[in-house]
Amino acid sequence: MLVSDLIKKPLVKVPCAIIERGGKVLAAQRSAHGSLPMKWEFPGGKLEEGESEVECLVREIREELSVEVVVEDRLPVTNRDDIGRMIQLVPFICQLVTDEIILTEHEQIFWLTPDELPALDWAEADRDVLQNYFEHLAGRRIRPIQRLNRRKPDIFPTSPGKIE
Ligand SMILES: Nc1nc2c([nH]c(=O)n2[C@H]2C[C@H](O)[C@@H](COP(=O)(O)OP(=O)(O)OP(=O)(O)O)O2)c(=O)[nH]1
Repeated sequence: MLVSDLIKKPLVKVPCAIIERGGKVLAAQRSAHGSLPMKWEFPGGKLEEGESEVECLVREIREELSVEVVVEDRLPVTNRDDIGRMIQLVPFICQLVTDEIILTEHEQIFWLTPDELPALDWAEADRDVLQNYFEHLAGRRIRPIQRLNRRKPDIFPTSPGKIE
């Protein structure tokens, strides 16, 4: 066991938003100042005391982008070992409720198709978020096929014995 495994670092939860619009996704570039300068991320921020993850996300998006979002699916969390803390990203797929984005913290935003997303220089923990998002999208495409499959018993004989 490594010494680092024995030292329990505080866990910092960071809800973040995968905002979808018309088949595109919002990617945000962090500012040149502060941590992870100019890296790309999903907007969001640290959970404050007494807040739920969703409340935090809605607040952060309001503060950073000046828009309202509704939260849909929650994707698996990803962890980043940072100096003195563990950053845990909690990604949520969101839709915009209001339109006009005004940036208060980020350098710039891009609306990109899922295929275009990997080309950006993402913060390290976001690579896993992207992977989980792609798996989620693949699941969305498979679901209609699964629904079709469930209708098979209507077409074929109900008793397995009759098939032979
Ligand atoms: N919002 C957001 N933060 C991310 C992502 N990926 C990632 O590693 N982070 C890190 C950057 C920050 O260290 C932390 C989020 O904190 P924050 O949004 O309050 O940013 P901050 O610059 O004030 O944080 P700090 O590192 O200076 O404490 O999580 C992401 O996709 N979205």
